[in-house]
Amino acid sequence: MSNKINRRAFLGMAAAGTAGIVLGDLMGLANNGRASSNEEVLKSVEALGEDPSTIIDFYGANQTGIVTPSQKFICMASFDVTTESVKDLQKLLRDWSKMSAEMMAVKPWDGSQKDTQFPPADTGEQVGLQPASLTITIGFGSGLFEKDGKDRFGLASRKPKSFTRMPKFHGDLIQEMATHGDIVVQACADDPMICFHVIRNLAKASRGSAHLRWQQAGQWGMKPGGTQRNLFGFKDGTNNPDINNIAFMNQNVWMDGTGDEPAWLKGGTFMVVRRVHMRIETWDQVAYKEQEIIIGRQKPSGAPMDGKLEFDQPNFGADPSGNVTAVDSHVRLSNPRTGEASERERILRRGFNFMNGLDPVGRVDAGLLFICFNRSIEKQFEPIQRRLTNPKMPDQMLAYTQTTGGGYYVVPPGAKDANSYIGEGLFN
Ligand SMILES: C=CC1=C(C)c2cc3[nH]c(cc4nc(cc5[nH]c(cc1n2)c(C)c5CCC(=O)O)C(CCC(=O)O)=C4C)c(C)c3C=C
Ligand SMILES: [Fe+2]
Repeated sequence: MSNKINRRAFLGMAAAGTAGIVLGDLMGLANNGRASSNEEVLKSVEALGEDPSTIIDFYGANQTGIVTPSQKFICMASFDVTTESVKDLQKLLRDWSKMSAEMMAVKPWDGSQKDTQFPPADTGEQVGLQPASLTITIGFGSGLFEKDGKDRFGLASRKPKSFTRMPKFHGDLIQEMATHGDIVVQACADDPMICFHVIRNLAKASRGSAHLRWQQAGQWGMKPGGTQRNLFGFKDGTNNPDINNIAFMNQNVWMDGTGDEPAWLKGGTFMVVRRVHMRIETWDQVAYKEQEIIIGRQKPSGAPMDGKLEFDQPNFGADPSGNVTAVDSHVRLSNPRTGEASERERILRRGFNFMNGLDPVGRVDAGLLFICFNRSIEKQFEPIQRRLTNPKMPDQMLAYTQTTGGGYYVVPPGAKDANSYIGEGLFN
């Protein structure tokens, strides 16, 4: 990807004698003892399967963390804006954009500060760590445009027409304080400390203008390649659209700012977050065969029920009664494969497993932080979600899951350079 600089590219640039700002930062990494030798870096790259020195550029037409290959860790947080001043809101977004660009570039810093009469400028837990492909994605909830019928910041006319708060779907047990929020921040990296550091520092900088409403960390295993597994033990992401298929991303993910799409959202998208609790104690008592029927895929390979290999495509048309793949299995309901109609609906999933310890009555509090990006929530996510939660024939998996939080967010385009910021188009 063009906004990605990794060690191999860095070594190439160094050989060619081209020292840009990112290159300077990478040399800083080496100077600060983060990478004592190339061999050491390459060894850790091999162990993790990822290059820990990878820096992703914050600036560009689209925000990062959407079509970026998924990192291993996430920390997601949602904020309520507490200020009533539009100037404060603009300052917050400007400050957060500048900080995000700097955190993603991991400006070399040794943790020292000249004026010790003030709290540390940066909390410091990232000192000595690698950039780990950090991406930061910022989105807005509908409450930023209008809350309780009030046009708080004069932005109501900027709200995309169909954009609402996430409704309650059949089976949801929504915890208000784990749902919605005016601004969401998604920090993803191959190091969990790097993700937490982002949210902590943005929260610190938001004092007086916004406060944290909810926060959720998540992760995948350290598998070097291939499809990851969710906490039901199934491969998750197999039939995701290809992020390198630009034409498809332009059709299903990115807005072009025409028609019903406001011009300020050209290069933006919508993000849906569902914090889905998984009843894993109950699931773990379900027979192996039954688990495959519920999901509609084979457990070891991830292949469809009528296929052999993971990426074989199922043929539901040849199985109208669902003898091979149950008609109420998760995959058959989420994509009934009705040709062009289901192609137009396809969403880009980018979720993570989460493990929060035990709930107050001793059950494992774990699940999937389901995240998806789509150009239209109304025409893509919602029809899929409604099929999965249709009370007349719900997804069989619904008996083992319960959504407790999340939200709908609109993700503005990227900031083009250091003079612009995320969400700037809202105020023009
Ligand atoms: C409304 C959207 C979806 C929610 C919510 C959701 C939750 C959820 N999914 C799994 C596990 C799997 N999902 C798989 C495929 C899949 N899921 C959705 C949508 C939602 N899932 C879609 C659109 C698809 C792709 C269907 C297709 O095109 O074939 C799979 C199969 C492998 C894969 O393709 O990823 C699994 C497994 C869990 C555990 C979960 C909530 C806890
Ligand atoms: Fe799914």
